[in-house]
Amino acid sequence: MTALLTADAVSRTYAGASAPALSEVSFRIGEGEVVALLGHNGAGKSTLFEIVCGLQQADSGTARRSVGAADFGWCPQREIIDWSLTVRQNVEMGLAFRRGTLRGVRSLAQEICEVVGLERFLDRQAETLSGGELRRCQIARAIAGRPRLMILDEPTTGLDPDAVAHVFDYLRDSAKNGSTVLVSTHDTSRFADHCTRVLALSAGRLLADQSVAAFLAPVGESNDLWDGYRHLTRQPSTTSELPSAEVAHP
Ligand SMILES: Nc1ncnc2c1ncn2[C@@H]1O[C@H](COP(=O)(O)OP(=O)(O)OP(=O)(O)O)[C@@H](O)[C@H]1O
Repeated sequence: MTALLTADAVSRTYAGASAPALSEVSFRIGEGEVVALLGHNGAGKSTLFEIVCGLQQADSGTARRSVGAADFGWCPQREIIDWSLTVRQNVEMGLAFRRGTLRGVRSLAQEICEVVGLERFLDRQAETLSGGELRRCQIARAIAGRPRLMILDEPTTGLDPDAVAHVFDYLRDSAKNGSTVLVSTHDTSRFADHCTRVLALSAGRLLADQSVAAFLAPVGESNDLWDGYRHLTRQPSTTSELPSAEVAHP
């Protein structure tokens, strides 16, 4: 497997914090995978994303991306938007590093705005958008043109159910075309059908790295990843104490 994203024993403790935000987190994510990152509020998901995206440094351990800016789309949890620009201009900025002609960029921006339901807002200034429309604009900026690696921190928060379905379908289709996707989401019942693998964080520790089927196996008929997470976090709290789990990519 060609790893696009690798974390080796990544640890991070914020100044003044009584406990680490991340403890020795390791995984490898390969081409074409769609990986869900699950965790309670404060489990360390955004910290992990920021380290793998290069926004902050680990105290120890290493995180590596093997794709450059041209092939990488990132949607942080907090807003990154240029308020004075239109929707179209914001989305085109996300494509600015990518290869291609101006006409190509135009049509990719148009295409993704149709996917996320922003086609009517292409020429609206970002500051006039509603909260959900703004979130769509941010997602569009990260996933336009199906970059080889997409890292999305709670991309669907605040979206209506139709928009969530369109975004998840687009991610799954992108993976079929070879893109790799890492997503944290609280839309855990819908995302089970769209991802291939689950990373579960609790209090900064990686408790599971499993296929979706293995992760959901203990919870019977449920198709909600959160049921699997709830089951897992009721178990002993260190990886070595866990019953032997199917690890998708040891
Ligand atoms: N800049 C910071 N300074 C100090 N502590 C921080 C900082 N950022 C995050 N933390 C703490 O680190 C822990 C992990 O936070 P993080 O934002 O990574 O969690 P999360 O899983 O993304 O949570 P959520 O689901 O609420 O977004 C939390 O206890 C949080 O309070």
